[in-house]
Amino acid sequence: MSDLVFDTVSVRYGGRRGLTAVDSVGLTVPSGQVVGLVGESGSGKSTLARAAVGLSPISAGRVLLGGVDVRKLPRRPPLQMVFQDPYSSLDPRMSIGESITEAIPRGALSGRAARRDEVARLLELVNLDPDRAGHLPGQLSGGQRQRVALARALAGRPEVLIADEITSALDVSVQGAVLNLVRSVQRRLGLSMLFISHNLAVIRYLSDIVAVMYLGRIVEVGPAEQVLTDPQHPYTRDLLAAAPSAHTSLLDTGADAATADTEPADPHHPPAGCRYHTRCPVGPLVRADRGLCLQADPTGDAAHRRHSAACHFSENESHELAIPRGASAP
Ligand SMILES: Nc1ncnc2c1ncn2[C@@H]1O[C@H](COP(=O)(O)OP(=O)(O)OP(=O)(O)O)[C@@H](O)[C@H]1O
Repeated sequence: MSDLVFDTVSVRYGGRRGLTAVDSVGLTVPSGQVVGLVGESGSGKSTLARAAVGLSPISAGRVLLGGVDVRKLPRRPPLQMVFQDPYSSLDPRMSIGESITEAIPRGALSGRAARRDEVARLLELVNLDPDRAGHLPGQLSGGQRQRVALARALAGRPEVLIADEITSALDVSVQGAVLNLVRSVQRRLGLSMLFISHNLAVIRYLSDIVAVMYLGRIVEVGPAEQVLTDPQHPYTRDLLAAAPSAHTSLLDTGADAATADTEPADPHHPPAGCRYHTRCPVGPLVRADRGLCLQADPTGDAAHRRHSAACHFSENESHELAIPRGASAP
């Protein structure tokens, strides 16, 4: 098992008038751990995840698994991704057994009986009755389909699982069961996982490490409890403040990664200096130094520290001025 490392990865869409959806991101998913990636819609979470599996174009940097560039790995790389929508991720004309069989690497098992046993093992792993192998996706509920999508991903015997909003399209009543399943499978198989969600309660439930993304950058990263109970970046604080139920509820309501009363910045024209300065409540409190926020990019090497925030005034940055606790704009 090996670490998954995003090494200053950038992804650019479109030509001259395009946008940089992921901008020089450094992030490590340590072997066997869950990194929860949170941030509002459009911050680049999916784009970053998709870069790891070759679904979004890496324009600079590298994604490494065990030190090897994932683009140089064999055809079926040991990274597998599960997507948000279990309705479109399965072929409606194929039985779920056929769908899972198709995902078993060629040459891994010879003979029909061995493949059928493997399908049964995978279905049991995701708590589905192996007798369901002959069913079509249309005969299953959304939660069951997402279990099949997970079984398909596990058929590749991955080291790393990437989960992109895997419960947000599901009925609230089954979200908890799917999350429990993912967590127990991750632990049982010792998988590394990059788990994307806009729901802070879900992130808290699953993650060992939390990374917060804003406008294509990781602005804060660290051990989950530290980031969620002692956030250093004003954006993380704003997210947590806007989601008071994040501590209590796993339900997909009220805990979304969106901050109150502010317009997201335009990713086509990211602000100079600190990208959060247009929305940041801290800048006005430290007016004398605000020029720094407007001019200097605090991202630097923040992502490489244990708990770090890309803010000129956070305690884990090298600057001396700390943000007053609970500070907000006057
Ligand atoms: N294929 C694409 N072509 C052009 N722009 C894209 C493409 N995919 C995403 N984008 C843009 O890149 C930015 C990041 O999008 P991305 O989907 O990665 O964000 P996200 O944080 O995952 O958001 P969401 O939670 O809504 O999925 C957005 O501005 C989006 O409009």
